[in-house]
Amino acid sequence: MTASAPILRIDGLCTRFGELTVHENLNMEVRAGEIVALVGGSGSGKTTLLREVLGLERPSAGTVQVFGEDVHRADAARLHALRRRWGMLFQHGALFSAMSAFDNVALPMRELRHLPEDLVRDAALLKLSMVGIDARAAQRMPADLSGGMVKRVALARALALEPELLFLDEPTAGLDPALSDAFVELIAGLHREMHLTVLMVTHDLDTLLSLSTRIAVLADKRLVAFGTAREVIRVDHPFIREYFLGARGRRALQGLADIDAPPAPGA
Ligand SMILES: Nc1ncnc2c1ncn2[C@@H]1O[C@H](COP(=O)(O)OP(=O)(O)OP(=O)(O)O)[C@@H](O)[C@H]1O
Repeated sequence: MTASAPILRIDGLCTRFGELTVHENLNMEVRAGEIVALVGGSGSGKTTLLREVLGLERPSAGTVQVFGEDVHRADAARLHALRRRWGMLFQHGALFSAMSAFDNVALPMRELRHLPEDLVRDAALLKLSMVGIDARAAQRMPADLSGGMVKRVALARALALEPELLFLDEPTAGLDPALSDAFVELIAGLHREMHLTVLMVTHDLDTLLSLSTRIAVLADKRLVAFGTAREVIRVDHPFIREYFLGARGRRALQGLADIDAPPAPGA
């Protein structure tokens, strides 16, 4: 793979569930170091796309390449090798409830890296400290942690194997505004420090605008816009008008000084 090759490349992707077509000839590329936010209406196929990228679901047609490897044609050993290079923060069911925070983070290291236990301990505590969880809190069970702490432990677990690529599904869902801002800051800091490439699904406008380097808008079964916030809001599409240029969108966009939103529809 050359240095300029995309980290993630989707070509001609089609997804059908019986009569329902979710994606039709969808194309997308994510380059190294980007934070790409995938947005779209409810049921537009964001989660399904993420599952196809992760190899958890097979598209009806088209290809998904991650690090130059075709996810759906890779054999078990190659898929295993790929999975060591990415981390995933799921929206729900983030932690195993019967394990302490520490053991949740240590699990992928024990399963996929087979490291000596003292190294696992140091590495897991380091990842936890990066997300602001100290050694004492690390011994707690998930039920004894706040919602924000659970998210941070889940993020530490996603980072356990030092991934080059991080997938986030609704990273700030369920967090109050202050915790959500703190979590966005945390991800931005980790992105800088670890040179991560990030693909996230989010509904949250503030998260999207403050974190992403490019925004992919999924509508009409394909990406109707893919670019910076400034580029995306200039695309004339009903979903974009409603999402970015409604009252909430305009408030969020005001936070970004360098963006001049086009006039509101009917203004
Ligand atoms: N395994 C499946 N079998 C049949 N239909 C499915 C399956 N998975 C998803 N769908 C349908 O595909 C469409 C896209 O679903 P998906 O969950 O990917 O949307 P989404 O954009 O993530 O939505 P939301 O924002 O509401 O989570 C929906 O109509 C959903 O009902």
